[in-house]
Amino acid sequence: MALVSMRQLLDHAAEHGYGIPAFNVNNLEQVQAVMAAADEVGAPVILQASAGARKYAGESFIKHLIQAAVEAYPHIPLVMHQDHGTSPKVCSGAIDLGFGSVMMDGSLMEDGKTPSSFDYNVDVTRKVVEMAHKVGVTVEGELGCLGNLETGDAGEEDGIGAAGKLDHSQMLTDPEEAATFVKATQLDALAIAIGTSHGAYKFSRKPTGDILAISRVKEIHKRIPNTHLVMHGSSSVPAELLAIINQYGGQMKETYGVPVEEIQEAIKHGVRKINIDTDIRLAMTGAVRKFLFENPDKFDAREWLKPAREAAKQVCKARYLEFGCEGQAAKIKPLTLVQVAEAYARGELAQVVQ
Ligand SMILES: O=C(CO)COP(=O)(O)O
Ligand SMILES: O=C[C@H](O)COP(=O)(O)O
Ligand SMILES: [Zn+2]
Ligand SMILES: [Zn+2]
Repeated sequence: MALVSMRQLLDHAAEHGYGIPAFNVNNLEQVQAVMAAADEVGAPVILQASAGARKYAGESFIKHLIQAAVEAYPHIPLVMHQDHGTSPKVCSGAIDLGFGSVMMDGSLMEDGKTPSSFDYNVDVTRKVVEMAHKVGVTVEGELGCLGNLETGDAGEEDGIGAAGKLDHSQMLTDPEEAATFVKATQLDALAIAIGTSHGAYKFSRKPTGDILAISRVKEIHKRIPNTHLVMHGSSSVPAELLAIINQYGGQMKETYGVPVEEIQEAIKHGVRKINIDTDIRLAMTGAVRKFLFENPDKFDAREWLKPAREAAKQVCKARYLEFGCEGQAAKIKPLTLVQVAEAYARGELAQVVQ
């Protein structure tokens, strides 16, 4: 099975009422972990690479790691998605590299820090949609800035996100604006701001509705019922992973992520893609710390990468099961990107705005 269209996977998830975790990958072990987990439960796969990942591994390595995954698991429908593109140029570069899906994050200016205007966002996103849909590539956009509703701090932790303080209205996607945005851009998937942020330090307490606005998801979904909603910053930051890190010499402060049950609720209301990076980082770091602490004489990198890969796999497998992906891979009959491009051209994949 070749790389498939993200639109096709998300349409399938919508039709069958489940959500797909999109895991950030940077290296061999992370790709292997996601694929092994998906294989065990029969899940479709979204692998995503940030600009940071492309820089870390190098574009050729990212491209060929993902192609290796396709070759090793020919029965799993797989999407290669570019996370947080900061300009149409970055998106066209990713399309040239073979990505089947791109995110044009026009909620921020090209510096990835300064909140942009609505009109700027519409303009860059529409440009990317025009270029991507011609070749069957899916487009995710973003409206609203990720950030912490408790403090008003913008989400700058991962190098992507606004810097400084934001007001409440910038940090919650407005349903009315979402409808206008979708109508004007005709994108496939929309990342929304509802109080999540990137990285490990999302909430200082278990989040309730005042700091994680799942109710917004429902309001937005009502207006744009067939646009797939995307939740960024959706690691759950499990306490047991923090405990392992701290038990073996780490110094992570108390923190809370997005509870899995809140994501499950959001999936009932149109969230189809759930971005997860931090949980994999935590799992791998804990496993490496533990292994090296318990085996101070070992120095073969494979020996400590193995438990790290296994720990990442367990996180991925749990999310596939929790989000309802089990057994879905086999039900998907993949279309080529050319077929998807034809469907866009015929207007069959146009967005409905209520
Ligand atoms: O949104 C993300 C990548 O785009 C990752 O979010 P986390 O930091 O919560 O894993
Ligand atoms: O968008 C945020 C992801 O967690 C990627 O992080 P990164 O930019 O450090 O690769
Ligand atoms: Zn953004
Ligand atoms: Zn993100």
